[in-house]
Amino acid sequence: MNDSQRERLIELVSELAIQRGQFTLASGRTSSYYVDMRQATLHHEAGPLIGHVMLDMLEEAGFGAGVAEAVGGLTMGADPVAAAILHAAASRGLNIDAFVVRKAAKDHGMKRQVEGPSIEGRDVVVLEDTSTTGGSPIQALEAARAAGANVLAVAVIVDRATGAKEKIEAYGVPYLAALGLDDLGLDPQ
Ligand SMILES: O=P(O)(O)OC[C@H]1O[C@H](OP(=O)(O)OP(=O)(O)O)[C@H](O)[C@@H]1O
Ligand SMILES: O=C(O)c1cc(=O)[nH]c(=O)[nH]1
Repeated sequence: MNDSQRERLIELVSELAIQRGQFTLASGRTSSYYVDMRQATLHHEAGPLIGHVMLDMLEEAGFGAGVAEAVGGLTMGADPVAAAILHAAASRGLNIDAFVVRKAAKDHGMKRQVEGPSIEGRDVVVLEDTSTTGGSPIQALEAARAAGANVLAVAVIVDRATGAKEKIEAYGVPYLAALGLDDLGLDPQ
């Protein structure tokens, strides 16, 4: 892992994404802060940095290019993360495809739930921008498995330390997070 890139990502996520206030989360829980990760994943500096930090983390965990063949997750939080990793890998001369899991299969055309180059029979990593209960990455993991993929791991940028790790590990895959609440000066909620 390139420590200076990770440190810069912490600065950018703190500056761009952390919002204080009263928020309702995807799970229905409430929280006094929100990690608005799209402010980082779609930012000109933070977006590309996320690709490199996430790719470094996957490589260190043994799921880099040559092992993981594709990365992706539930639209839309995971989408820019997957694209950033694809581009970070390409910039290093490595091949990683991306995929997008729709919240429901399309009812026309190819009627797919998982878009992108086929993941059937391939080793993939499921992504998320941030995770609270793990519900979204689990939905993506189940859809990827239903599409015939072998899910190697779930990897998120920010883990909110509220149970996602345990729930995902119960599916028999490791859970990796590039940043934790300590990095961002937040308490679990
Ligand atoms: O770990 P969880 O409890 O699933 O919560 C985290 C989810 O919440 C956010 O997306 P959101 O549900 O707001 O939807 P969106 O991607 O469609 O904007 C985030 O991108 C994760 O997908
Ligand atoms: O749990 C969520 O819905 C959630 C939390 C958070 O900090 N950021 C986000 O995009 N979603």
